[in-house]
Formats: sequence, C-alpha cells, structure tokens
Amino acid sequence: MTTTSNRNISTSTVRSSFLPFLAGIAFGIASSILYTRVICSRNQKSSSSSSSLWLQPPSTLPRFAQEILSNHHHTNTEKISNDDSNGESTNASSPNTALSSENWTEVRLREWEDLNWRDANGWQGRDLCHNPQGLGVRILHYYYKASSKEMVGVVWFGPHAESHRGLCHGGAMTSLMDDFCGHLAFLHSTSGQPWSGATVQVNVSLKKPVKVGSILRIIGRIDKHEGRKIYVHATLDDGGGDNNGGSSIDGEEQNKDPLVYATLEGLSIDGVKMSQHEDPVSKRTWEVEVCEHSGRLQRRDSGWKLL
Ligand SMILES: CCCCCCCCCCCCCC(=O)SCCNC(=O)CCNC(=O)[C@H](O)C(C)(C)COP(=O)(O)OP(=O)(O)OC[C@H]1O[C@@H](n2cnc3c(N)ncnc32)[C@H](O)[C@@H]1OP(=O)(O)O
Repeated sequence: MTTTSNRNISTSTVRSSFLPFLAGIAFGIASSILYTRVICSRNQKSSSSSSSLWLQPPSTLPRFAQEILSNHHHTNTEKISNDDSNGESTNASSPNTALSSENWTEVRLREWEDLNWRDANGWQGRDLCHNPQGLGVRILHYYYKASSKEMVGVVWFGPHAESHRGLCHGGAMTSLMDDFCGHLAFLHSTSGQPWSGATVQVNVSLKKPVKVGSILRIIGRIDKHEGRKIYVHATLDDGGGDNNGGSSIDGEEQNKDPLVYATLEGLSIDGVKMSQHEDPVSKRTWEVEVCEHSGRLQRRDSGWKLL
C-alpha cells in the first residue's frame, strides 16, 4: 500500500513538474518561430525598400543624352580609316553646334564591354568608370571629334558614388574628370607610340552637389598641346534645356543654359608608357569604322580583332 501510494505520489510529482517543463519548451519553440518570422519579414521589408538602391541607370535617358545618342547616326557603310583626320570634318565648332553634326565617333574599348576578354588579358579588376555592372560613377557613352579635339559623354552617378545622404562624392566627379582627361589624351596622342599617355594633373572645381541617380553630361576639349603636354578643359553639366525629356507647360521646348556641376583643368602627358606588358594588347591602335548594326561611326581599339 505504502509503496503504491508512494509511486502514485512520485508519478503525480513527475507529471506536475514535467508539464510546466513541456509548456516551457513549447513556449520557447513558439517564441523562436515568431521571432524568426518577425525578423525575416523585417529583413524582407528592408531589402525590398533598399532594393531601389540597386537600380541600374534608367532606360529613358534625359533629352540631352537622347540627342547625343540620336545625332550620331552615320549612313556610310564603308570602312573609313584608322587615321585620326579621315572621315571627320575639319570644321571646328562649338560643343553645342558640334553635337548636331554627324562627325562624332562613339568611343568603344573592348575592355569596357568584354569582361571575359578583360579577365583573360591581364586586367585584375573592373574599370572605375566603365564597368558595365558598376554602381558608382559610370560613363555610358563617349563620343570624340578629332577635328576639334572635343569629347562628350553621358554619365550616370549610381548608388555606390554616395557620400552625404543622397549626394555623390566629389571623388566620383573627380574620377570621371581624370578618366575624361586621360582618354582625350589617348585619343589625340601624337607621340606615335600606341597605348601610351597618362593624366598627371586634375584640377577640379566642384560647383554643385550631384544627386545619386543623376544622368549628366561631360563635355570638353584639348585646349593646348605643348610638346608632350596636353591641356584639357571639361565641364560636367546637365546638358541644358528640359532635362527630364519633357516640354514646358505650353508645349514649347525649354532652352535653359546648362547647370554646371564641376569644371576641370587637366594635364596629360603624351607618350608615357604606363604598362610593362609587351604584347598585342599593349600595341593596340585606334580604328574608325562604321558599326554594321547601328550604322554609326565608331572609334574602336584594334583589340576587338584579337582573340
Ligand atoms: C588604341 C587603344 C587606346 C586605349 C586607351 C586606353 C585608355 C586608358 C587610359 C585611361 C586613362 C585614365 C586616366 C588615368 O587613370 S592615368 C593614370 C593616373 N596617372 C598616373 O598614375 C600618373 C602618375 N605619374 C607618373 O607615373 C609620372 O609622373 C609620369 C610617368 C607621368 C612621368 O612621365 P615621364 O617620366 O615620361 O615624364 P617626365 O618626367 O619626362 O615629364 C615630361 C613632362 O611632363 C611634365 N610633368 C610630368 N608630370 C607632371 C605633373 N604631375 N605635373 C605637371 N607637369 C608634369 C614634366 O614637367 C615634363 O615637362 P617638360 O619639362 O617637358 O616641359
């Protein structure tokens, strides 16, 4: 009797202490599920709200960019030449009038577009300003006019160029200026040495903050060529006019002066050999051809013909 009642007591004691234990475990599991769900949904919300940060450049470009792109059609289907002066007008003109001429050539370097070729030929990363997947400052197009030593580009300032909230680093604007100065010098090199030249001075005046997501215009020219020194002046602006691609309320096109964000006084040195590589890639030259797809004049590096 005593043994049975002891057993009953101990069974009920075990039950009474085990049940709260089970309830505790169940509560723990339920709270951890709830916690995980709350955290997950928070993360989903934050990732979906921050996903706008990872947007690529808009598909509809501002009017000035559309004009730059559409005014460079060329109907000639012959190969032009690999000489700087051939196939291009000798009439120097101001940047704005020159933009409507057909003598600008789109600049295309293989290492900007063909990332497999880039990886296979000695580059170790991605170009700061020309990475097609880049989210910092990205030059979408460069056009060059040899006769007037001018270049114009369409630039997108992506989320990785940010410094102050919603605004871009001055360094992003300066990187762009450095690139512009270097490429203008590479395009106008008279040293006769292929693949040579370097930017040595970039004096950039930052005039106005650039918002993340902006699409702006970079436009400039070689001012002076003294010996090996190439002096470049450039402006980063909004292209003027109605930059949203629309028109004014009464339907008339607005014709505003460009809003200037930065200016450059730069210096490049012609004929500097920056790469120690001795291979066909480092001996590339420029070739001007008509693109068989777009019918536009293009200035391509001869690397497009290499394996
Ligand atoms: C066809 C395919 C094309 C492909 C294109 C690909 C594009 C890629 C490119 C993209 C580009 C993107 C942009 C980039 O990222 S370019 C990369 C960033 N730039 C650099 O890293 C350059 C660093 N600097 C140097 O390495 C040396 O200074 C160099 C090598 C340039 C000197 O060089 P070198 O030893 O040969 O020159 P020198 O000493 O005989 O001097 C010669 C003259 O120059 C004058 N001087 C020199 N430095 C300065 C200075 N700081 N300010 C004012 N003046 C200067 C000097 O007084 C002298 O003048 P003078 O006494 O004769 O009057």
